[in-house]
Amino acid sequence: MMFPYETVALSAAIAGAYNSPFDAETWLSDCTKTFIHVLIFICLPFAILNRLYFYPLLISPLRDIPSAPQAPVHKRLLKEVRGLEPLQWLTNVPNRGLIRYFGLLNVECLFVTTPAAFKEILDTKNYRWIKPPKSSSLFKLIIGDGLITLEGPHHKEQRKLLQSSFGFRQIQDLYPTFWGKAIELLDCMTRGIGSRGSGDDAAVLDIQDWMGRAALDMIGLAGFGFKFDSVSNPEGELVRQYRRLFGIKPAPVAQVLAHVIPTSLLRFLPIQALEDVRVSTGAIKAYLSKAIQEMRVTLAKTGGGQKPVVDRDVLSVAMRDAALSEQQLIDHAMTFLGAGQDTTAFALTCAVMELSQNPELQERLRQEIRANLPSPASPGFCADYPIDPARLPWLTATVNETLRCYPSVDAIGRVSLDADAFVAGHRIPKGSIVNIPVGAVNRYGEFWSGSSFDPAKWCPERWLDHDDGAKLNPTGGAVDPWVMMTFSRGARQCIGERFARAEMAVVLAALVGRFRFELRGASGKGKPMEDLDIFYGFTGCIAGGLWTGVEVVPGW
Ligand code: HEM
Repeated sequence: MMFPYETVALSAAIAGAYNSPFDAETWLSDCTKTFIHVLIFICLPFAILNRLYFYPLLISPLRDIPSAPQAPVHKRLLKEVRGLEPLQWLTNVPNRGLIRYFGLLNVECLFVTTPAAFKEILDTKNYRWIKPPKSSSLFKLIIGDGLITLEGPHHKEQRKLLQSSFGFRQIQDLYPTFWGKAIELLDCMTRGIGSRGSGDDAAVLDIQDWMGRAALDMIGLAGFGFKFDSVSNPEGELVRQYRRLFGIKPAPVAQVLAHVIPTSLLRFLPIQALEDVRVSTGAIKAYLSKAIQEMRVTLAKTGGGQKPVVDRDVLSVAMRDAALSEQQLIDHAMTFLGAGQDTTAFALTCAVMELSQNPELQERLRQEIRANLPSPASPGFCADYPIDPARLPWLTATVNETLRCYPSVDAIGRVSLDADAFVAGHRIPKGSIVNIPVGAVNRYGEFWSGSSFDPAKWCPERWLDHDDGAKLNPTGGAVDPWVMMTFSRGARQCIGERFARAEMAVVLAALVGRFRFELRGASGKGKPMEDLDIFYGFTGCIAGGLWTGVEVVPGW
């Protein structure tokens, strides 16, 4: 094992920095100070040179793996590789299943590039590959010990307890909740549009904001029976706390600090963003604790075993079938919030973004929706109405294609627990980060060659067998199911996939059935679309929002 120069130097630097303002009342002896200075001046420069040059060029056992053509280190040191950048590498770097690259702070990482290797990591040896400990511990700070952060037997046990609550039947039971919220969304947006007309006179709304609010309300209600009511009241106390917590976009310096300082120390640093996390997490958990106690009382009244008509949410269903402690329930609810809100909101936003640039396709979809679904405003509308993909192929194709082209999670990262792990025939040292570049895999030509449509472009038609949309194509042209990686695969595949797809189908049907969308340039300021900036934090997000012209299309 290498001497931990970086950790020693960093700890010394922090200790030194803390020490200096207190010179008058020295809390470290002069001898210790000298030792710290020696560490700083010897270890730090060596650690930097080692990280940037010696290790990657001369020492790393991964140096014979084909490397990505990246910019010089000073230009990319503070940048993580995200989004579609790896698509170029997948296409242009000849490789046998692995591409080496350098991420934030020049950390050496690998991209895995074949479906067989994805399976090896996520399926065959699933529990021997864990999530990168650093990102996991940061997640834990916010969402606690839910499915996202648990590993090994703990994960296996909790996954088993929750799995059936996300089953086909249970998600069908959630349609009334989804439709109820979609109807409220239509009403609020229609009020927001007011008497504005069409074309240049149309109202311009930030769709990303509306989708964020709708997804928050839906995950609250359908996930754990909790009312955020952010569609009708975006300024509510709980909504503010939520936005403060999950809306934190750390500055680059904070990202670097979060990377190098152990998370156990991080929580004690006097940084405003961390203080916000502490306050908001505490407030949301206190609300959740109260709500969970109420759920327990309701459940006791309805006799546990029976299925009450209300409380169809995922957590209530799980509580009926499994003994979960209050802490576990809170952690699961926090995890659903963290994993199920921004992800679905981003996918919905991207669907509207594409539709608002494709007026013909939007019109075709509207016709399909209106022909197959009664207007939610009509007296005969039944909120129990599930979306049948076979009857709404264009809608299903639009959802599929948006999920393919705009995966909310752009990379799936793992670290091996074993010293002798092999991927694509190459030995991977313990602790090395391997990533599956979801965004690139989902668009890579060789993986989608079963369709004549350009895989780099958003094209719902690839999911339809006939031009008239008569029949759904189940693969979309993918040569292997393991190249559509939006929800990951294997034992840790997204447990909420059915939930997210149902929610997306209902919200899109309601929106496109009622409104016409027309894009107004990046950030709604008439800037060219090329300037539209999709960036990735925990999930994807459009910088500045998605501003589109929105008008009511009469007749539904
Ligand atoms: C478009 C929407 C969504 C996308 C693209 C998405 C994507 C993903 C991905 C890629 C993973 C695997 C991460 C990894 O293993 O590193 C995951 C895991 C997970 N997702 Fe989702 N997700 C979405 C919606 C949801 C929803 C709505 C929920 C909850 C209701 C949810 C709950 C979870 C949970 C609990 C896990 C951890 C599963 C486990 O490790 O066993 N997700 N999601």
